[in-house]
Amino acid sequence: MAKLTLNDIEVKDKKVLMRVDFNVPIKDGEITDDNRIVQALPSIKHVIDNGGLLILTSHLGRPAGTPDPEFSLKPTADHLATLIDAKVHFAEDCIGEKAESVINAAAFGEVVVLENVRFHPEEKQNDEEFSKKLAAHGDLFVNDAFGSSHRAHASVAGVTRYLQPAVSGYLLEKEIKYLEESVNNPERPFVAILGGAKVSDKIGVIENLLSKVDTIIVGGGMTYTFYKAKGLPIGNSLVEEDKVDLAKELLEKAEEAGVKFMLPIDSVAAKEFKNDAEYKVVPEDGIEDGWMGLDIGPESSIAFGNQIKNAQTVVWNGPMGVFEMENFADGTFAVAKALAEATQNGATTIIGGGDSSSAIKVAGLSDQVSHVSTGGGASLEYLEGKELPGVASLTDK
Ligand SMILES: Nc1ncnc2c1ncn2[C@@H]1O[C@H](COP(=O)(O)OP(=O)(O)O)[C@@H](O)[C@H]1O
Ligand SMILES: O=C(OP(=O)(O)O)[C@H](O)COP(=O)(O)O
Repeated sequence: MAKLTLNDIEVKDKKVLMRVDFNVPIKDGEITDDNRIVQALPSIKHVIDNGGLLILTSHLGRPAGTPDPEFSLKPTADHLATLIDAKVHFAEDCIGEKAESVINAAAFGEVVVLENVRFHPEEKQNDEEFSKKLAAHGDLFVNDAFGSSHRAHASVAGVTRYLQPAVSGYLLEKEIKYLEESVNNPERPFVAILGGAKVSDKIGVIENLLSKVDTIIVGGGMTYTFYKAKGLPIGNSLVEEDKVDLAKELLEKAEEAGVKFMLPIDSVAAKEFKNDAEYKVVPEDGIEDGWMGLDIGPESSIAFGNQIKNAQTVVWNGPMGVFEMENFADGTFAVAKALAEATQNGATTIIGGGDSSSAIKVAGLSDQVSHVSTGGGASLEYLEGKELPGVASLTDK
């Protein structure tokens, strides 16, 4: 990454404003998955251990641009205090007197967590005045919020107009390194696996990856729009009628590009969209009226698994079925296992956030793949070939 990083700057006696992605799931005031906080610890520790005063900003959820206790970052500050050996202060606002008084009372080597930036509508508007107020807190800026780096918001991008140097944190650097190397310089064979509900979310990714990968594997709800494009029966399966022509085009483009495009050769079809619905395994031309495909079938799991195990670079985004329901989770877990095996065989395996990272976690295989991204939307946009505003706005090396 041709951008300055934390290693290029001195933080001693500096007020370091760092954007993190502490947008973690919270239930009844308890954090149910602290992975994003844990992943930011290397950057956090670097600053405090080297004598900087660390000021953290983040969003949490999607509040309506006004203070809302449901979306307070206070639980993340309390949790951070249990993970590091330094005092953690919390400011009830991210700008103004409430923020300044807490920052002024904090010492070098300590941390201040500022309240949710999205309590101000100016955050999402990338407002100049708001960006200036955030920037005024620090002597330099660090972006370690990979999961938010596709957002051209004030605390991610706007702030860099008024606070330089603006450098990347270790998490952001690691995320970009994995994605960059896999997309631009992959060891081959390079296999991309795409699943999830909608073709429309993944079109850009498929188009961009067609010129880079050897094999594209498609599963999940997206499958049936492609089935329809091929004239296969889909019953009541999920379908995006307005994307059928595009699916046809993508299949043609893959053929022209010499990319192997694999769709499931069988499905687990059910009568209803619920776990205890009647279900059966059917071949690709076997989804009858009144039935819907909710998972890839066992033959597909084997075929996809064989491709994945023989790959040297694998990128996976989106589950192969409705993995939240036990009866339709096998395909997703089979793919997760195949990624773990590929990793053992020396492949670089990357999971692009969102539901696929929950699936690999449930499968207990998170530490058996090369990299589980902390950003779903951000990694998808990177894979689409888009520039991430949170990266583009950092100071060039
Ligand atoms: N065959 C299917 N029919 C309906 N929904 C599906 C099917 N396969 C997967 N899904 C659903 O897709 C959702 C995930 O889609 P998406 O948000 O696009 O993935 P991701 O978050 O990994 O990008 C999951 O909730 C899953 O239940
Ligand atoms: O959770 C996030 O994105 P993700 O669910 O796509 O991984 C990020 O914190 C960004 O949140 P946003 O999509 O509300 O801007």
